[in-house]
Amino acid sequence: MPEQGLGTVVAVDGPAAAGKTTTCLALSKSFDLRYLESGRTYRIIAFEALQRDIPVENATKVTGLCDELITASRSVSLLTSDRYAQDKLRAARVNVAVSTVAKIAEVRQRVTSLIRLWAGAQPRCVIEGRDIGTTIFPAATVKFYLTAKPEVRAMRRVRQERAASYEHVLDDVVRRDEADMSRTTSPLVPAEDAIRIDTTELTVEQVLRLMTSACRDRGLEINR
Ligand SMILES: Nc1ncnc2c1ncn2[C@@H]1O[C@H](COP(=O)(O)OP(=O)(O)O)[C@@H](O)[C@H]1O
Ligand SMILES: Nc1ccn([C@@H]2O[C@H](COP(=O)(O)OP(=O)(O)O)[C@@H](O)[C@H]2O)c(=O)n1
Repeated sequence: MPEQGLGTVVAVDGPAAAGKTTTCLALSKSFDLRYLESGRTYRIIAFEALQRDIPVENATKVTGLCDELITASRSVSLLTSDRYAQDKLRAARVNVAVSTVAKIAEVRQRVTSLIRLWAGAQPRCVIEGRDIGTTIFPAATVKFYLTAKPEVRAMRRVRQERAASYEHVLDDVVRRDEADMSRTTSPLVPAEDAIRIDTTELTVEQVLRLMTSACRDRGLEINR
């Protein structure tokens, strides 16, 4: 699907716990942008596969499930459905399954279409994910690639989710990094023209200052 006619799109990609959601929510307020967390949809598909005992490695079955979920959620898009509680989508078993589901090219194709459709209906939006600036919107208005050392990201997630085991969380972060970066379809890599920010040693405020300034440089207006 072409990107023509698209309004402002801010693309924020990067690995787990790099600070995407936190900064996207803040940018969404500052610049009056509609916000989309694309990872949530991959999590919903993985969650439903687990619920129905569908093996997540089975591309045909998972793609069929994906089609079924899209058909069933015609009035409320699978992207924005609030039917799924956050704690269910962020359970350890979903963390394990999600990167396998996200490797399936046919699933990515469908989620990509949903995201493009959604964005086409917004005047301005900020979208976080793994392939927003590379595959979904290569002509996004501004692209960011946030990252940080895995140990720092794992520690942030432990604090955020009050998770008991740092080792467990670090394992999950490293495993998902590896799976997301090495897959054939739309791997997690910075877009060539993305603004890369290593947040390891930066506070949220410092990261936001950099991002805000880049957005203003690209013509986005602060919401007063
Ligand atoms: N630069 C930062 N310094 C310290 N903590 C941060 C920073 N950025 C994000 N966090 C915290 O780390 C956790 C994960 O951030 P989040 O925005 O959910 O990451 P992502 O969306 O990339 O997975 C949150 O609790 C958030 O408050
Ligand atoms: N645009 C996207 C978004 C997420 N994903 C997949 O979905 C998983 C969960 O994404 P998420 O954004 O909810 O994960 P966190 O960064 O919040 O931990 C990722 O590890 C990827 O495997 C993807 O492949 N492409």
